[in-house]
Amino acid sequence: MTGAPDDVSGAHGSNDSRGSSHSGSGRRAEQRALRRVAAEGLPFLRARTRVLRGLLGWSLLEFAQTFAGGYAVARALDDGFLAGEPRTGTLWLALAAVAVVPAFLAQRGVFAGLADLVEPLRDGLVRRATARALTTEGGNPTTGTGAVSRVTHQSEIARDGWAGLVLALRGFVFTSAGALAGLATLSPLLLVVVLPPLLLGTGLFLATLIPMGARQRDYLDADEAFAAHTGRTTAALRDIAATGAADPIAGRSRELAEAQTAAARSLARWSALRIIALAVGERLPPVLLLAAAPWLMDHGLTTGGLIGAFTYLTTSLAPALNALLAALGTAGGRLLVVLDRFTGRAELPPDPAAAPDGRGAVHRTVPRTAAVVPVPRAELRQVSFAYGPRARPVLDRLDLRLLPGDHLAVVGPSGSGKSTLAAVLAGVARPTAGEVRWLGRPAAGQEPTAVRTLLPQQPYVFTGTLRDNLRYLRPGAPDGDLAAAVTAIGLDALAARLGGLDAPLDPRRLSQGERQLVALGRAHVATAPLLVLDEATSHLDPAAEARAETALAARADTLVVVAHRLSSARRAARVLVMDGTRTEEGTPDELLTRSALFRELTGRWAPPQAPEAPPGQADQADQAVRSSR
Ligand SMILES: Nc1ncnc2c1ncn2[C@@H]1O[C@H](COP(=O)(O)OP(=O)(O)OP(=O)(O)O)[C@@H](O)[C@H]1O
Repeated sequence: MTGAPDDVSGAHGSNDSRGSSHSGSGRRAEQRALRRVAAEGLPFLRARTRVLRGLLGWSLLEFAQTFAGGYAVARALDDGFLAGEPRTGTLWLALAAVAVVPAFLAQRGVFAGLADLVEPLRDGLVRRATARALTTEGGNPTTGTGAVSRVTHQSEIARDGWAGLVLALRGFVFTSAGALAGLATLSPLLLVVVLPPLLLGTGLFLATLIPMGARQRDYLDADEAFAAHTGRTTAALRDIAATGAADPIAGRSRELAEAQTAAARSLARWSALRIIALAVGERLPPVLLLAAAPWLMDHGLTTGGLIGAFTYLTTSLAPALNALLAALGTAGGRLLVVLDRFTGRAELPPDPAAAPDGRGAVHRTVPRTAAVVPVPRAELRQVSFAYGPRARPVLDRLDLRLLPGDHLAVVGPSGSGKSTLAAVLAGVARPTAGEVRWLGRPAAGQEPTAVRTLLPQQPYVFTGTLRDNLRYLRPGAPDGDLAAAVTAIGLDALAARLGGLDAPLDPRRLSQGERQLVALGRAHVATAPLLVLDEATSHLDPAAEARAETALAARADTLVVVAHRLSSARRAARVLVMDGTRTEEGTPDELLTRSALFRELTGRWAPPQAPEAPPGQADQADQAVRSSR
């Protein structure tokens, strides 16, 4: 299988837009995140019981003030103004006013205690994330500091979200406790009227939290995928027109736009449910109180008690509930996402905003330490693939994990499915069953070109300049990176022959090997974390191939090579041998002992080593090797 041009294959890759299964996995992800954050959060709180006790003490003053507010109003009416005793009424109201003073002091105490609860969280997150960023991005101080500043920013979000949540939760618990105690004191029957809608509204709201968090994730993913696709398409309009790829690209754009619309609609539906929950919890109790007033008064509730109950509902319970639900809905959601990143993932995903040209933290990760569990760059989970409903499967329940720093060679006889595997891994072909994941998330819905570069055997080289061609996957690439690619890949001779980077380049005047070199140079300039070479060096001589592969292995974060020669497999740390739908994986040495097919391929490959040839002559050398297969 040969591939379409990189960008085109990425653009019309058959990643499906989000459907219900994606939402389901979003919900599960949200539940997992919640469990993970709870598992780490509880020990944090347990270690701070003294601070929590302090907050509790201050909060009791707020309880007292809330209680006094409604109760004093009731007494002021019943024992004072309605009983013809205005002095008594005034005294009760004065008492309610005085109760505000300790509550004011309590606020000061709460804020002081809050700092002891919030700052250690932030410090801990920064420490953890900084250590992690420096460990996983060792050897690259630039991206290391980028990651550090990124996590510092996210830890600030966590701190603010956590502080908002503690304040709102604490306020709600003590205010509602004060109000409910007051209502019970005025008449226990008031609880019969007020509690059901209050509990129903709160429960309904809590039930929306996880699904709504999942929808928010879906929406953000869809939004990012669409924005990334639009950015890349806009930058490549000329080439899209030149290659006649407008239709598939427009189709992909439509698909992404529809996915975004569907995600927005789903989010809006859940928001509507949330508004209903708020209305039930906040607005229904006073309405029910009014409706039940005659019955309550028949059962002994006084006029003052009724007004006092209204005071509780409107000045205490409703604002506290509103503040809690607002904090849970906004700060809580953000906090969960950020804490999930800190607790659940070894690395934050590459941040396209880390540099204007999209050069995120995607360089090769040098050492992996035992303490860090890196996020797989790509993963196949039980993936099957067939070219048609009745066709024989090419891949059958294949599992494969590619971690940062991995270099995997894929070998096998012709027709064994190597190119199919490359296409599925790169998101160009959709699996018939199973799941492809990139950077720890389902590949479906992610923008393929942001995650991987796929170089097919027949490269796409267009009329223009060498500079244009090298910058094709990263339009803003600085000259220094182009020069580094030219030297590393071995494009110097071609650049000199053409007359420099800005001299006109006519693809028809390049040999197959030279076209492959240009594409390899382009892959060196690109910064997607996963690089897949599908016989992309087949027209190079062994020396040129070794040079290009070594350069790309050092440059790419994770490299997969559909191997053309034994030397490619020998250079890789791991080899996947494909034999029909059967596969074997291991180091080259392990496979020499374990796999008969690998030994056979090795024997077939080994004898003829073509003489080294400059790129211009690479095709002849290549043919010598190919004819031997
Ligand atoms: N577009 C297609 N439609 C139908 N069948 C296909 C298609 N592309 C490949 N196949 C079949 O799928 C199987 C695997 O093909 P694939 O190209 O992945 O193998 P390969 O190992 O890369 O082969 P080679 O080394 O010759 O490139 C083969 O039987 C092939 O005939």
